[in-house]
Amino acid sequence: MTDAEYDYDLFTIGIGSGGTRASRVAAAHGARVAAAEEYRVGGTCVIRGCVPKKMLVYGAHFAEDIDDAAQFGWTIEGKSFDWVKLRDHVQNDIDRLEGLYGETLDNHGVTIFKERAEITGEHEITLSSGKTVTAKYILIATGARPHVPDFPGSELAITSNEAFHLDDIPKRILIAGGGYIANEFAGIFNEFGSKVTIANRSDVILRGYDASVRDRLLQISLSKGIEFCFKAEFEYMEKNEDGSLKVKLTGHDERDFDVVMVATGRVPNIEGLGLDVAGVKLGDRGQIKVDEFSKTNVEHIYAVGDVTDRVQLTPVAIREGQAFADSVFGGVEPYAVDHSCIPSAVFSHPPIAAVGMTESEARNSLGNIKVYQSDFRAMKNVVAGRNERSLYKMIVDAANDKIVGIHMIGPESPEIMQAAAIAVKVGLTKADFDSTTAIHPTMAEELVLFK
Ligand SMILES: Cc1cc2nc3c(=O)[nH]c(=O)nc-3n(C[C@H](O)[C@H](O)[C@H](O)COP(=O)(O)OP(=O)(O)OC[C@H]3O[C@@H](n4cnc5c(N)ncnc54)[C@H](O)[C@@H]3O)c2cc1C
Ligand SMILES: NC(=O)c1ccc[n+]([C@@H]2O[C@H](COP(=O)([O-])OP(=O)(O)OC[C@H]3O[C@@H](n4cnc5c(N)ncnc54)[C@H](O)[C@@H]3O)[C@@H](O)[C@H]2O)c1
Repeated sequence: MTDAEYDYDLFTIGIGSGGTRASRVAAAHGARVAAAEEYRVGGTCVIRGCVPKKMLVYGAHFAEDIDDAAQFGWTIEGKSFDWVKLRDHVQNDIDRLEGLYGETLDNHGVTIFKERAEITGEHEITLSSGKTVTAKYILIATGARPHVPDFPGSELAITSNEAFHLDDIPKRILIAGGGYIANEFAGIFNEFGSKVTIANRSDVILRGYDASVRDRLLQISLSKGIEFCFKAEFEYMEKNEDGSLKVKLTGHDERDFDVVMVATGRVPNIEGLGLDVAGVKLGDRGQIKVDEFSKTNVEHIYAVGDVTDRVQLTPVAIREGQAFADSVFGGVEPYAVDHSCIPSAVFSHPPIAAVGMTESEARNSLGNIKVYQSDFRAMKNVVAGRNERSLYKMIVDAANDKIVGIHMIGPESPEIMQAAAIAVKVGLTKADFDSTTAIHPTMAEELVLFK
Protein backbone atom coordinates (compact mmCIF):
# COMPACT_ATOMS: atom_id res chain seq x y z
CA MET A 1 0.00 0.00 0.00
CA THR A 2 1.19 3.53 -0.67
CA ASP A 3 0.97 6.07 2.15
CA ALA A 4 -2.08 7.75 0.58
CA GLU A 5 -3.95 4.46 0.43
CA TYR A 6 -4.07 4.11 4.21
CA ASP A 7 -7.08 5.80 5.81
CA TYR A 8 -4.74 7.44 8.34
CA ASP A 9 -1.04 7.97 8.90
CA LEU A 10 -1.48 7.15 12.59
CA PHE A 11 -4.11 5.29 14.57
CA THR A 12 -3.80 5.64 18.35
CA ILE A 13 -5.53 3.11 20.60
CA GLY A 14 -6.31 4.74 23.96
CA ILE A 15 -6.79 8.48 24.53
CA GLY A 16 -5.06 8.88 27.88
CA SER A 17 -1.96 10.85 28.84
CA GLY A 18 0.35 9.26 26.27
CA GLY A 19 -2.19 8.79 23.47
CA THR A 20 -3.48 12.35 23.66
CA ARG A 21 -0.03 13.92 23.44
CA ALA A 22 1.13 11.61 20.64
CA SER A 23 -2.03 12.14 18.56
CA ARG A 24 -2.07 15.91 18.95
CA VAL A 25 1.63 16.34 18.16
CA ALA A 26 1.55 13.93 15.21
CA ALA A 27 -1.41 15.88 13.79
CA ALA A 28 0.44 19.16 14.33
CA HIS A 29 3.32 17.68 12.32
CA GLY A 30 0.85 17.16 9.47
CA ALA A 31 -0.10 13.51 9.96
CA ARG A 32 -3.67 12.30 9.35
CA VAL A 33 -4.54 10.94 12.78
CA ALA A 34 -7.43 8.97 14.28
CA ALA A 35 -7.71 7.71 17.85
CA ALA A 36 -10.06 5.38 19.73
CA GLU A 37 -11.13 5.50 23.37
CA GLU A 38 -13.34 2.83 24.91
CA TYR A 39 -14.16 4.68 28.13
CA ARG A 40 -13.62 8.41 28.53
CA VAL A 41 -11.29 10.83 26.69
CA GLY A 42 -8.43 11.86 28.97
CA GLY A 43 -7.63 8.41 30.35
CA THR A 44 -6.73 7.36 33.86
CA CYS A 45 -4.95 10.52 35.01
CA VAL A 46 -7.74 12.91 34.12
CA ILE A 47 -10.78 10.72 34.69
CA ARG A 48 -9.87 8.49 37.66
CA GLY A 49 -6.30 9.11 38.68
CA CYS A 50 -4.00 12.04 39.40
CA VAL A 51 -6.51 14.84 38.86
CA PRO A 52 -9.61 13.77 40.86
CA LYS A 53 -7.25 12.23 43.46
CA LYS A 54 -5.47 15.55 43.97
CA MET A 55 -8.82 17.34 44.25
CA LEU A 56 -9.81 14.92 47.02
CA VAL A 57 -6.43 15.45 48.72
CA TYR A 58 -7.15 19.19 48.79
CA GLY A 59 -10.67 18.56 50.08
CA ALA A 60 -9.42 16.21 52.77
CA HIS A 61 -6.73 18.55 54.07
CA PHE A 62 -9.35 21.07 55.18
CA ALA A 63 -10.09 18.72 58.08
CA GLU A 64 -6.70 19.63 59.58
CA ASP A 65 -6.72 23.23 58.38
CA ILE A 66 -10.07 23.94 60.02
CA ASP A 67 -8.85 22.43 63.30
CA ASP A 68 -5.59 24.37 63.12
CA ALA A 69 -7.40 27.61 62.34
CA ALA A 70 -8.40 27.92 66.01
CA GLN A 71 -4.74 28.47 66.97
CA PHE A 72 -4.59 31.29 64.44
CA GLY A 73 -7.53 33.01 66.13
CA TRP A 74 -10.37 31.81 63.94
CA THR A 75 -13.62 30.48 65.32
CA ILE A 76 -15.43 28.33 62.81
CA GLU A 77 -18.89 27.41 63.95
CA GLY A 78 -21.09 24.67 62.60
CA LYS A 79 -18.40 22.97 60.53
CA SER A 80 -19.57 19.96 58.61
CA PHE A 81 -18.45 17.96 55.61
CA ASP A 82 -20.62 16.94 52.68
CA TRP A 83 -18.97 14.13 50.71
CA VAL A 84 -21.62 14.04 48.00
CA LYS A 85 -21.09 17.76 47.36
CA LEU A 86 -17.33 17.31 46.98
CA ARG A 87 -17.68 14.12 44.93
CA ASP A 88 -20.12 15.73 42.49
CA HIS A 89 -18.12 18.93 42.26
CA VAL A 90 -15.00 16.92 41.39
CA GLN A 91 -16.91 14.87 38.83
CA ASN A 92 -18.31 18.02 37.21
CA ASP A 93 -14.81 19.34 36.79
CA ILE A 94 -13.67 16.03 35.33
CA ASP A 95 -16.52 16.32 32.78
CA ARG A 96 -15.21 19.78 31.90
CA LEU A 97 -11.65 18.50 31.50
CA GLU A 98 -12.81 15.58 29.37
CA GLY A 99 -14.53 18.08 27.10
CA LEU A 100 -11.35 20.16 26.83
CA TYR A 101 -9.26 17.11 25.91
CA GLY A 102 -11.73 16.23 23.15
CA GLU A 103 -11.78 19.83 21.90
CA THR A 104 -7.99 20.03 21.72
CA LEU A 105 -7.81 16.88 19.64
CA ASP A 106 -10.68 18.11 17.46
CA ASN A 107 -8.94 21.43 16.92
CA HIS A 108 -5.87 19.55 15.72
CA GLY A 109 -7.98 17.59 13.24
CA VAL A 110 -7.69 14.26 15.10
CA THR A 111 -10.68 11.99 14.37
CA ILE A 112 -11.97 10.50 17.63
CA PHE A 113 -13.80 7.19 17.78
CA LYS A 114 -15.45 6.76 21.18
CA GLU A 115 -15.31 2.99 21.09
CA ARG A 116 -13.00 0.07 21.66
CA ALA A 117 -10.36 -0.72 19.04
CA GLU A 118 -8.55 -3.93 18.15
CA ILE A 119 -5.78 -4.69 15.68
CA THR A 120 -7.19 -7.12 13.10
CA GLY A 121 -4.57 -7.06 10.36
CA GLU A 122 -1.07 -5.84 9.68
CA HIS A 123 -2.23 -2.23 9.31
CA GLU A 124 -5.91 -2.78 10.08
CA ILE A 125 -7.91 -1.70 13.13
CA THR A 126 -11.48 -2.78 13.83
CA LEU A 127 -13.72 -0.72 16.07
CA SER A 128 -16.41 -2.22 18.28
CA SER A 129 -19.08 -0.83 15.91
CA GLY A 130 -17.60 -3.11 13.26
CA LYS A 131 -16.00 -0.28 11.29
CA THR A 132 -12.59 -1.14 9.88
CA VAL A 133 -9.86 1.40 9.14
CA THR A 134 -6.24 1.21 8.03
CA ALA A 135 -3.23 3.17 9.24
CA LYS A 136 0.43 3.34 8.30
CA TYR A 137 1.45 3.43 11.96
CA ILE A 138 -0.36 2.13 15.04
CA LEU A 139 0.29 3.46 18.54
CA ILE A 140 -0.84 1.39 21.52
CA ALA A 141 -1.47 3.66 24.50
CA THR A 142 -4.02 1.58 26.40
CA GLY A 143 -2.62 2.16 29.89
CA ALA A 144 -3.06 -0.15 32.86
CA ARG A 145 -5.83 -1.22 35.22
CA PRO A 146 -5.95 -2.18 38.90
CA HIS A 147 -4.59 -5.61 39.73
CA VAL A 148 -6.99 -7.45 42.03
CA PRO A 149 -5.43 -10.38 43.92
CA ASP A 150 -7.21 -13.69 43.49
CA PHE A 151 -8.91 -14.83 46.71
CA PRO A 152 -12.42 -15.98 47.66
CA GLY A 153 -14.67 -12.92 47.76
CA SER A 154 -12.30 -10.63 45.84
CA GLU A 155 -15.24 -9.49 43.67
CA LEU A 156 -16.61 -7.66 46.74
CA ALA A 157 -13.62 -5.29 46.83
CA ILE A 158 -13.51 -1.92 45.11
CA THR A 159 -10.47 -0.34 43.44
CA SER A 160 -9.43 3.28 43.04
CA ASN A 161 -11.78 3.41 40.02
CA GLU A 162 -14.83 3.10 42.26
CA ALA A 163 -13.44 5.13 45.18
CA PHE A 164 -14.29 8.37 43.38
CA HIS A 165 -17.97 7.43 43.16
CA LEU A 166 -18.87 6.14 46.64
CA ASP A 167 -22.32 7.00 48.01
CA ASP A 168 -20.94 7.66 51.51
CA ILE A 169 -17.63 7.89 53.29
CA PRO A 170 -17.21 4.43 54.90
CA LYS A 171 -16.93 4.27 58.67
CA ARG A 172 -14.35 1.49 58.39
CA ILE A 173 -12.24 0.97 55.28
CA LEU A 174 -9.58 -1.64 54.66
CA ILE A 175 -7.07 -0.70 51.95
CA ALA A 176 -4.83 -3.48 50.65
CA GLY A 177 -1.39 -2.45 49.39
CA GLY A 178 1.37 -0.26 50.67
CA GLY A 179 2.18 1.80 47.59
CA TYR A 180 1.14 5.12 46.13
CA ILE A 181 -2.58 4.57 45.91
CA ALA A 182 -2.95 2.87 49.31
CA ASN A 183 -1.13 5.67 51.15
CA GLU A 184 -2.82 8.48 49.23
CA PHE A 185 -6.32 7.12 49.78
CA ALA A 186 -5.56 6.19 53.39
CA GLY A 187 -4.81 9.88 53.98
CA ILE A 188 -7.93 11.00 52.13
CA PHE A 189 -10.35 8.68 53.94
CA ASN A 190 -8.69 9.26 57.31
CA GLU A 191 -9.13 13.03 56.99
CA PHE A 192 -12.79 12.48 56.04
CA GLY A 193 -13.29 10.57 59.29
CA SER A 194 -13.06 6.90 58.25
CA LYS A 195 -11.25 4.41 60.44
CA VAL A 196 -8.56 3.34 57.96
CA THR A 197 -6.64 0.07 58.05
CA ILE A 198 -3.87 -0.63 55.55
CA ALA A 199 -3.02 -4.28 54.89
CA ASN A 200 0.24 -4.85 53.09
CA ARG A 201 1.77 -8.08 51.90
CA SER A 202 5.31 -7.03 52.80
CA ASP A 203 6.54 -5.23 55.91
CA VAL A 204 7.40 -1.91 54.27
CA ILE A 205 5.35 0.83 52.66
CA LEU A 206 6.36 2.68 49.50
CA ARG A 207 9.24 0.43 48.52
CA GLY A 208 11.63 2.47 46.39
CA TYR A 209 11.43 5.60 48.53
CA ASP A 210 14.15 6.50 51.05
CA ALA A 211 13.79 4.52 54.29
CA SER A 212 13.85 7.60 56.57
CA VAL A 213 11.06 9.28 54.65
CA ARG A 214 8.96 6.11 54.50
CA ASP A 215 9.41 5.61 58.21
CA ARG A 216 8.39 9.20 58.91
CA LEU A 217 5.18 8.78 56.92
CA LEU A 218 4.45 5.55 58.79
CA GLN A 219 4.93 7.25 62.18
CA ILE A 220 2.81 10.27 61.23
CA SER A 221 0.08 8.06 59.73
CA LEU A 222 -0.01 5.97 62.90
CA SER A 223 -0.26 9.09 65.02
CA LYS A 224 -3.21 10.25 62.88
CA GLY A 225 -5.00 6.99 63.61
CA ILE A 226 -4.29 4.95 60.47
CA GLU A 227 -3.73 1.31 61.35
CA PHE A 228 -1.18 -0.87 59.50
CA CYS A 229 -1.22 -4.68 59.19
CA PHE A 230 2.03 -5.92 57.69
CA LYS A 231 2.72 -9.31 56.11
CA ALA A 232 -1.02 -9.53 55.68
CA GLU A 233 -2.61 -11.09 52.63
CA PHE A 234 -6.26 -11.87 51.97
CA GLU A 235 -7.45 -15.36 52.88
CA TYR A 236 -11.12 -14.67 52.17
CA MET A 237 -13.83 -12.07 52.31
CA GLU A 238 -17.59 -12.46 52.56
CA LYS A 239 -20.63 -10.25 52.87
CA ASN A 240 -22.38 -9.96 56.26
CA GLU A 241 -26.16 -9.70 56.51
CA ASP A 242 -25.96 -5.95 57.20
CA GLY A 243 -23.98 -5.44 53.97
CA SER A 244 -20.61 -5.00 55.68
CA LEU A 245 -17.67 -7.23 54.75
CA LYS A 246 -16.01 -9.89 56.85
CA VAL A 247 -12.33 -10.13 56.02
CA LYS A 248 -9.75 -12.70 57.01
CA LEU A 249 -6.13 -11.65 56.57
CA THR A 250 -3.18 -13.96 57.20
CA GLY A 251 -2.09 -13.73 60.84
CA HIS A 252 -5.19 -11.78 61.86
CA ASP A 253 -8.64 -12.63 63.24
CA GLU A 254 -11.72 -12.07 61.08
CA ARG A 255 -12.74 -8.40 61.05
CA ASP A 256 -15.60 -6.37 59.64
CA PHE A 257 -15.24 -3.39 57.32
CA ASP A 258 -17.73 -1.28 55.37
CA VAL A 259 -15.54 -0.98 52.28
CA VAL A 260 -12.49 -2.95 51.14
CA MET A 261 -10.32 -1.32 48.50
CA VAL A 262 -7.42 -3.02 46.74
CA ALA A 263 -4.46 -0.94 45.62
CA THR A 264 -1.99 -3.68 44.87
CA GLY A 265 -0.45 -2.41 41.66
CA ARG A 266 -1.65 -1.89 38.10
CA VAL A 267 -1.32 -4.29 35.17
CA PRO A 268 -0.95 -3.38 31.47
CA ASN A 269 -4.10 -3.43 29.31
CA ILE A 270 -3.09 -5.87 26.60
CA GLU A 271 -6.10 -8.17 26.40
CA GLY A 272 -8.27 -8.28 23.28
CA LEU A 273 -6.02 -5.89 21.41
CA GLY A 274 -5.12 -8.32 18.66
CA LEU A 275 -1.46 -8.36 19.67
CA ASP A 276 -1.17 -12.00 18.53
CA VAL A 277 -2.55 -11.07 15.10
CA ALA A 278 -0.08 -8.21 14.94
CA GLY A 279 2.80 -10.35 16.26
CA VAL A 280 3.65 -7.85 19.03
CA LYS A 281 5.87 -9.35 21.74
CA LEU A 282 5.21 -9.06 25.46
CA GLY A 283 7.57 -8.97 28.43
CA ASP A 284 7.39 -11.17 31.53
CA ARG A 285 5.06 -8.77 33.38
CA GLY A 286 2.60 -8.78 30.49
CA GLN A 287 3.84 -5.39 29.30
CA ILE A 288 4.38 -4.49 25.65
CA LYS A 289 8.10 -4.69 24.96
CA VAL A 290 9.52 -1.62 23.27
CA ASP A 291 12.93 -0.21 22.38
CA GLU A 292 14.22 3.20 23.50
CA PHE A 293 12.12 4.84 20.75
CA SER A 294 8.95 3.11 22.02
CA LYS A 295 8.92 0.84 18.96
CA THR A 296 7.67 -2.74 19.39
CA ASN A 297 9.24 -5.68 17.58
CA VAL A 298 6.84 -4.84 14.68
CA GLU A 299 8.27 -2.06 12.53
CA HIS A 300 5.10 0.12 12.30
CA ILE A 301 3.63 -0.51 15.78
CA TYR A 302 4.68 1.60 18.76
CA ALA A 303 3.55 1.68 22.40
CA VAL A 304 3.82 4.35 25.11
CA GLY A 305 2.79 4.82 28.72
CA ASP A 306 1.64 2.37 31.37
CA VAL A 307 1.05 -0.43 28.86
CA THR A 308 4.84 -0.63 28.48
CA ASP A 309 5.29 -0.66 32.29
CA ARG A 310 8.44 1.43 32.26
CA VAL A 311 7.51 4.15 34.76
CA GLN A 312 3.78 4.40 35.52
CA LEU A 313 3.54 8.19 35.76
CA THR A 314 1.64 10.68 33.63
CA PRO A 315 4.52 13.00 32.77
CA VAL A 316 6.49 9.97 31.56
CA ALA A 317 3.63 8.76 29.33
CA ILE A 318 3.33 12.29 27.93
CA ARG A 319 7.04 12.48 27.16
CA GLU A 320 7.00 9.08 25.50
CA GLY A 321 4.03 10.19 23.36
CA GLN A 322 5.78 13.42 22.41
CA ALA A 323 9.06 11.68 21.51
CA PHE A 324 7.22 9.10 19.42
CA ALA A 325 5.28 11.74 17.47
CA ASP A 326 8.32 13.97 16.90
CA SER A 327 10.51 11.03 15.91
CA VAL A 328 8.07 9.42 13.49
CA PHE A 329 6.28 12.48 12.06
CA GLY A 330 8.39 15.50 13.00
CA GLY A 331 11.19 15.08 10.48
CA VAL A 332 13.81 14.98 13.23
CA GLU A 333 16.38 12.35 14.08
CA PRO A 334 14.52 9.83 16.32
CA TYR A 335 15.18 10.59 19.97
CA ALA A 336 14.60 8.60 23.15
CA VAL A 337 13.03 9.71 26.42
CA ASP A 338 15.51 9.98 29.26
CA HIS A 339 14.06 7.80 32.02
CA SER A 340 16.77 8.66 34.52
CA CYS A 341 16.37 10.88 37.56
CA ILE A 342 12.57 11.15 37.36
CA PRO A 343 11.15 13.10 40.30
CA SER A 344 8.03 11.72 41.93
CA ALA A 345 5.61 12.42 44.76
CA VAL A 346 3.15 10.65 46.98
CA PHE A 347 0.18 12.84 47.86
CA SER A 348 -0.20 11.45 51.34
CA HIS A 349 -0.87 13.58 54.45
CA PRO A 350 1.78 15.01 54.59
CA PRO A 351 3.12 14.40 51.07
CA ILE A 352 6.43 12.85 50.09
CA ALA A 353 8.64 13.96 47.18
CA ALA A 354 11.83 12.44 45.87
CA VAL A 355 14.39 12.59 43.12
CA GLY A 356 17.50 10.52 42.46
CA MET A 357 19.09 7.86 44.61
CA THR A 358 17.97 6.89 48.09
CA GLU A 359 20.62 6.74 50.80
CA SER A 360 20.92 2.96 50.53
CA GLU A 361 21.05 3.00 46.71
CA ALA A 362 23.80 5.63 46.84
CA ARG A 363 25.77 3.68 49.45
CA ASN A 364 25.55 0.54 47.35
CA SER A 365 26.46 2.15 44.05
CA LEU A 366 28.82 4.97 45.05
CA GLY A 367 30.23 3.79 48.39
CA ASN A 368 31.48 7.08 49.74
CA ILE A 369 28.58 9.47 50.24
CA LYS A 370 27.60 12.35 52.49
CA VAL A 371 24.11 12.56 53.91
CA TYR A 372 22.62 15.85 55.08
CA GLN A 373 19.40 15.90 56.99
CA SER A 374 17.03 18.52 58.34
CA ASP A 375 14.34 17.38 60.77
CA PHE A 376 12.11 20.33 61.55
CA ARG A 377 8.60 21.41 62.39
CA ALA A 378 7.04 23.68 59.76
CA MET A 379 6.23 27.10 61.25
CA LYS A 380 2.55 26.62 60.47
CA ASN A 381 2.54 23.38 62.46
CA VAL A 382 4.33 25.04 65.37
CA VAL A 383 1.71 27.79 65.63
CA ALA A 384 -1.05 25.23 65.18
CA GLY A 385 0.39 23.11 67.98
CA ARG A 386 0.57 20.21 65.56
CA ASN A 387 3.37 17.86 66.46
CA GLU A 388 4.14 16.82 62.90
CA ARG A 389 7.75 17.03 61.83
CA SER A 390 9.10 17.35 58.29
CA LEU A 391 12.22 15.61 57.10
CA TYR A 392 14.47 16.72 54.23
CA LYS A 393 17.44 14.67 53.19
CA MET A 394 20.18 15.34 50.66
CA ILE A 395 22.51 12.63 49.39
CA VAL A 396 25.85 13.81 48.01
CA ASP A 397 28.57 11.90 46.15
CA ALA A 398 31.63 12.51 48.37
CA ALA A 399 33.97 12.12 45.38
CA ASN A 400 32.75 15.22 43.54
CA ASP A 401 30.20 16.98 45.82
CA LYS A 402 27.38 16.26 43.31
CA ILE A 403 23.89 15.93 44.73
CA VAL A 404 22.61 12.50 43.72
CA GLY A 405 19.33 12.47 45.64
CA ILE A 406 16.87 14.64 47.54
CA HIS A 407 14.06 13.19 49.67
CA MET A 408 11.41 15.14 51.49
CA ILE A 409 8.31 14.64 53.55
CA GLY A 410 6.39 17.69 54.69
CA PRO A 411 3.78 20.21 53.62
CA GLU A 412 4.01 21.19 49.94
CA SER A 413 7.09 19.01 49.38
CA PRO A 414 6.04 18.05 45.80
CA GLU A 415 5.77 21.76 44.93
CA ILE A 416 9.25 22.39 46.33
CA MET A 417 10.74 19.30 44.72
CA GLN A 418 9.90 20.25 41.15
CA ALA A 419 12.53 23.02 41.18
CA ALA A 420 15.06 21.08 43.26
CA ALA A 421 14.81 18.18 40.79
CA ILE A 422 16.23 20.38 38.04
CA ALA A 423 19.36 20.87 40.11
CA VAL A 424 19.81 17.15 40.68
CA LYS A 425 19.09 16.36 37.03
CA VAL A 426 21.78 18.75 35.77
CA GLY A 427 24.29 17.60 38.37
CA LEU A 428 24.63 20.63 40.67
CA THR A 429 26.79 20.30 43.76
CA LYS A 430 26.15 20.80 47.46
CA ALA A 431 28.37 23.91 47.15
CA ASP A 432 26.00 25.31 44.48
CA PHE A 433 23.11 24.97 46.90
CA ASP A 434 25.17 26.48 49.75
CA SER A 435 25.99 29.50 47.60
CA THR A 436 22.30 30.21 46.98
CA THR A 437 20.71 32.68 49.40
CA ALA A 438 17.76 31.35 51.35
CA ILE A 439 14.23 32.69 51.00
CA HIS A 440 13.16 33.28 54.57
CA PRO A 441 10.96 32.20 56.19
CA THR A 442 10.10 29.15 54.07
CA MET A 443 10.34 25.39 54.42
CA ALA A 444 12.25 25.19 51.12
CA GLU A 445 15.13 27.21 52.57
CA GLU A 446 16.19 24.06 54.44
CA LEU A 447 17.54 22.86 51.08
CA VAL A 448 20.21 25.57 50.99
CA LEU A 449 20.95 25.53 54.74
CA PHE A 450 22.01 21.89 55.25
CA LYS A 451 24.95 21.61 57.63
C1 LIG B 1 -5.66 6.59 41.50
C2 LIG B 1 -4.48 6.96 40.64
C3 LIG B 1 -3.75 8.09 40.94
C4 LIG B 1 -2.67 8.45 40.16
N1 LIG B 1 -1.98 9.57 40.50
C5 LIG B 1 -0.93 9.95 39.76
C6 LIG B 1 -0.24 11.15 40.07
O1 LIG B 1 -0.56 11.84 41.04
N2 LIG B 1 0.81 11.50 39.28
C7 LIG B 1 1.19 10.75 38.20
O2 LIG B 1 2.12 11.13 37.49
N3 LIG B 1 0.55 9.60 37.89
C8 LIG B 1 -0.50 9.19 38.64
N4 LIG B 1 -1.18 8.05 38.31
C9 LIG B 1 -0.71 7.24 37.17
C10 LIG B 1 -1.20 7.84 35.82
O3 LIG B 1 -2.60 7.99 35.85
C11 LIG B 1 -0.79 6.93 34.67
O4 LIG B 1 0.59 6.69 34.72
C12 LIG B 1 -1.14 7.55 33.31
O5 LIG B 1 -2.51 7.83 33.21
C13 LIG B 1 -0.71 6.62 32.17
O6 LIG B 1 -1.08 7.15 30.94
P1 LIG B 1 -1.33 6.21 29.68
O7 LIG B 1 -1.52 7.11 28.51
O8 LIG B 1 -0.30 5.18 29.60
O9 LIG B 1 -2.68 5.43 30.00
P2 LIG B 1 -4.11 5.91 30.46
O10 LIG B 1 -4.13 7.32 30.89
O11 LIG B 1 -4.58 4.88 31.40
O12 LIG B 1 -4.96 5.84 29.11
C14 LIG B 1 -5.24 4.64 28.45
C15 LIG B 1 -6.61 4.75 27.81
O13 LIG B 1 -6.77 3.68 26.90
C16 LIG B 1 -8.13 3.28 26.91
N5 LIG B 1 -8.19 1.94 26.30
C17 LIG B 1 -7.66 0.77 26.80
N6 LIG B 1 -7.86 -0.23 25.92
C18 LIG B 1 -8.50 0.30 24.84
C19 LIG B 1 -8.96 -0.22 23.58
N7 LIG B 1 -8.77 -1.51 23.23
N8 LIG B 1 -9.61 0.61 22.73
C20 LIG B 1 -9.81 1.92 23.04
N9 LIG B 1 -9.38 2.47 24.20
C21 LIG B 1 -8.73 1.68 25.08
C22 LIG B 1 -8.49 3.35 28.39
O14 LIG B 1 -9.89 3.44 28.57
C23 LIG B 1 -7.76 4.62 28.81
O15 LIG B 1 -8.59 5.76 28.72
C24 LIG B 1 -2.29 7.65 39.05
C25 LIG B 1 -3.02 6.50 38.74
C26 LIG B 1 -4.11 6.16 39.52
C27 LIG B 1 -4.90 4.94 39.18
N1 LIG C 1 1.47 10.17 43.12
C1 LIG C 1 1.66 9.42 42.04
O1 LIG C 1 2.50 9.74 41.20
C2 LIG C 1 0.87 8.17 41.84
C3 LIG C 1 -0.30 7.97 42.56
C4 LIG C 1 -1.02 6.79 42.35
C5 LIG C 1 -0.55 5.86 41.44
N2 LIG C 1 0.59 6.09 40.75
C6 LIG C 1 1.12 5.07 39.81
O2 LIG C 1 0.24 3.97 39.74
C7 LIG C 1 0.96 2.77 40.07
C8 LIG C 1 0.06 1.81 40.78
O3 LIG C 1 -0.19 2.25 42.13
P1 LIG C 1 -0.40 1.20 43.29
O4 LIG C 1 -0.40 1.93 44.58
O5 LIG C 1 -1.55 0.32 42.94
O6 LIG C 1 0.87 0.26 43.14
P2 LIG C 1 2.31 0.25 43.86
O7 LIG C 1 3.15 -0.57 42.98
O8 LIG C 1 2.74 1.61 44.23
O9 LIG C 1 2.04 -0.52 45.23
C9 LIG C 1 1.50 -1.81 45.27
C10 LIG C 1 1.58 -2.29 46.71
O10 LIG C 1 0.72 -3.41 46.86
C11 LIG C 1 1.38 -4.38 47.67
N3 LIG C 1 0.76 -5.66 47.32
C12 LIG C 1 0.88 -6.32 46.14
N4 LIG C 1 0.11 -7.43 46.16
C13 LIG C 1 -0.52 -7.45 47.37
C14 LIG C 1 -1.46 -8.33 47.98
N5 LIG C 1 -1.89 -9.41 47.35
N6 LIG C 1 -1.91 -8.03 49.24
C15 LIG C 1 -1.47 -6.92 49.90
N7 LIG C 1 -0.56 -6.06 49.35
C16 LIG C 1 -0.11 -6.32 48.11
C17 LIG C 1 2.83 -4.22 47.32
O11 LIG C 1 3.64 -4.72 48.37
C18 LIG C 1 2.95 -2.71 47.18
O12 LIG C 1 3.17 -2.11 48.43
C19 LIG C 1 2.16 3.22 40.89
O13 LIG C 1 3.23 2.33 40.75
C20 LIG C 1 2.46 4.58 40.33
O14 LIG C 1 3.39 4.47 39.29
C21 LIG C 1 1.32 7.23 40.94
